[in-house]
Amino acid sequence: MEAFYTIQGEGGNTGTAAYFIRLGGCDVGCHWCDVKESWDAELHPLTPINEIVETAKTFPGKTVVVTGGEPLLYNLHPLTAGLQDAGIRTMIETSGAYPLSGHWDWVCLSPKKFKAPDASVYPFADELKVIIFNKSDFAWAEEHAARVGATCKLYLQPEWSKAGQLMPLIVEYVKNNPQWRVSLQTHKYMDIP
Ligand SMILES: C[S@@+](CC[C@H](N)C(=O)[O-])C[C@H]1O[C@@H](n2cnc3c(N)ncnc32)[C@H](O)[C@@H]1O
Ligand SMILES: Nc1nc2[nH]cc(C(=O)O)c2c(=O)[nH]1
Ligand code: SF4
Ligand SMILES: [Mg+2]
Repeated sequence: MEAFYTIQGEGGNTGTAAYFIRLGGCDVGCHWCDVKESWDAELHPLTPINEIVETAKTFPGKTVVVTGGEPLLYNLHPLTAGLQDAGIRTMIETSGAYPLSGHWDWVCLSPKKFKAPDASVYPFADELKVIIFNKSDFAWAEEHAARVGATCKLYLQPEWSKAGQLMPLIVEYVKNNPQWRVSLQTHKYMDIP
């Protein structure tokens, strides 16, 4: 759908330069999704993998973040093989709604109520990033935290349009449950893509 070299704004790699590749197509249907224009894959022409890899090689930051849309709608093995052959670190942002494909240096799993993660994805998560939209989402976050591996980092991220209201709740929750960390969509404050 689009690709852009920017700063990772969210989660455990916040603040680091990366080339983002946003794949079109998602059937999860989060009502608060901040990139609904990605949902219909047919609106977005395909780009050959070798072109993606060649462009990724031109940036000083040798990290690619594959996002979407829901990237796991596709077999991502050919893309990650091409990127890793070129010495580029591979990271993915996914709802986990479909089994993992490809080889990843970092997996961000962001589970959704609207289409639960496939059970096979949890062990691969390097970070679990739960979007908090209302109070009941803290208990829901714990259900997913119980399913990831022991070294997986745990993040609570406010839904953007409700961040003002939710921040005090998230702050108190993390103070009382310090295994969790706060994640903010810092790129939106920086006014970058
Ligand atoms: C647009 S999604 C694309 C990747 C994948 N479909 C997913 O949901 O993980 C990228 C990240 O943005 C988060 N996100 C989307 N809309 C958001 C919103 N309104 N507020 C906060 N985070 C949001 C998602 O939870 C996910 O972690
Ligand atoms: N800067 C920046 N960081 C991000 N981290 C995850 C994003 C995404 O949409 O997947 C994203 C994004 O769209 N921009
Ligand atoms: S899974 Fe990701 S891309 Fe799909 S609707 Fe939800 S936030 Fe948007
Ligand atoms: Mg985004």
